[in-house]
Amino acid sequence: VNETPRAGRSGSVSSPPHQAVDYAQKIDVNPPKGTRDFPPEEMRLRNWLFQNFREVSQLFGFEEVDYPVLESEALFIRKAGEEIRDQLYCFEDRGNRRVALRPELTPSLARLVIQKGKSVPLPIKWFAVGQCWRYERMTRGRRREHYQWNMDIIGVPDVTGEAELISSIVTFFKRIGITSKDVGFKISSRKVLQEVLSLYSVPETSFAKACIIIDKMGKIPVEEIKKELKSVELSNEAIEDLLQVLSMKSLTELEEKLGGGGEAVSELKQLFSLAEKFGYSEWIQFDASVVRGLAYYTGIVFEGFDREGKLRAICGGGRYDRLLSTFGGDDLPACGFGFGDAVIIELLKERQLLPELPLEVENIVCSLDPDLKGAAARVASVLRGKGQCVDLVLENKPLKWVFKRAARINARRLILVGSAEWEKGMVVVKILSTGEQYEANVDEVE
Ligand SMILES: Nc1ccc(Br)nc1
Repeated sequence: VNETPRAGRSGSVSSPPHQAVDYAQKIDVNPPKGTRDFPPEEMRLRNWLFQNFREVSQLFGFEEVDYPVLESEALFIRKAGEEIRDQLYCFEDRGNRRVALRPELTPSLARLVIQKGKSVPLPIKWFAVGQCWRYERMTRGRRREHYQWNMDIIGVPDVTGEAELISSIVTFFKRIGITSKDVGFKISSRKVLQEVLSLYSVPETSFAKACIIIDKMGKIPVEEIKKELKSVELSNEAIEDLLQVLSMKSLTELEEKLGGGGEAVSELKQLFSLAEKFGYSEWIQFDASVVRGLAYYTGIVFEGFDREGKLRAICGGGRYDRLLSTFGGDDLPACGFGFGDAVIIELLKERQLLPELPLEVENIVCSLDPDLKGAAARVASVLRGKGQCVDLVLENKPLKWVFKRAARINARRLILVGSAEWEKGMVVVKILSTGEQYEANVDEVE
């Protein structure tokens, strides 16, 4: 018998010359470290989440875009000491090009906006849901990929842009059952830091670095924060003043410190006033300690947080009016946010708000006679032609097996193709929830 012998536990086997097969060792069937598979149940939850991202984005009039997961490394090389840079998933390709798996979507958006130039009218309102990567030592056991929902507005200099973006996130939270009792937004502005540092002779190049250091507040000891701020040329006096301002939780207090004439206070006041008009005031609070960990923010910054304080930031964003010029383009006012697919699922689990998303197939069709497989295929095609979802039993299976599968796929109806009925052009329809059964012409099964 010319049957290919099956390999033993290891190594290759002798096989007929025309079947020179190399039986490799059993591969690791798990996905690469830090990455996830999405089997059907997880994929239904992911699709549900992304569908909500997309529906909210479209509700706000945004257009969907996407970019390559692989970008030139140059897009992400910033020298402000960001974690996102330290964990860049970068390599040299076979053409000796330095490339990277995108760690975020905003630089790609900036690249496309520059590429499109004046061919795209302003304001640009784009959204994307894309996989982003980081290469982190697995000792911390954290994931190396996640999907991020981004919404960005290009060409609007006023804080109405930020107010609109926060409104879209609040709309998303409400759609999935999250309330302002579960989640809030901490809001501040990088201009707060700028106006404090402007009281001291701090080099312009220190600003972004100082923001990245301050973003580590609460994650590393304050003495370490002070040491790192000194390393970017902040005086002890500037540092003490800065830390005192960063502890502020009221705009009134901030105004007493900075005066009411600066942009930081006036923009924040405008944003809180707009929030009142949008109807989401109870979702937001001023918190001067929010700076976010991306170097390119220049104004308002915000982050969504879980009020129980158990989870990491749910989302974050802000204004980045100077990003395009870092890529050689003409600057345009811009604001946007990123919303990851992991923390939100943890929050929904915490709040028992995960949706029930069972597999649901309307019909299961099976032939009672091996000679009627063709007839069963025809019945399936007729139903599918009417937009009916059909699971067609493709092999000769006992009815017990068919009923078991029907239960597993939550089929509402079992369509049986039997010879006696088929001779009359009929099929048997069984409503599985009630057991009710009737004959019907296949063209009349609705
Ligand atoms: N930037 C970034 C990428 C991937 C993951 Br997981 N977290 C953050």
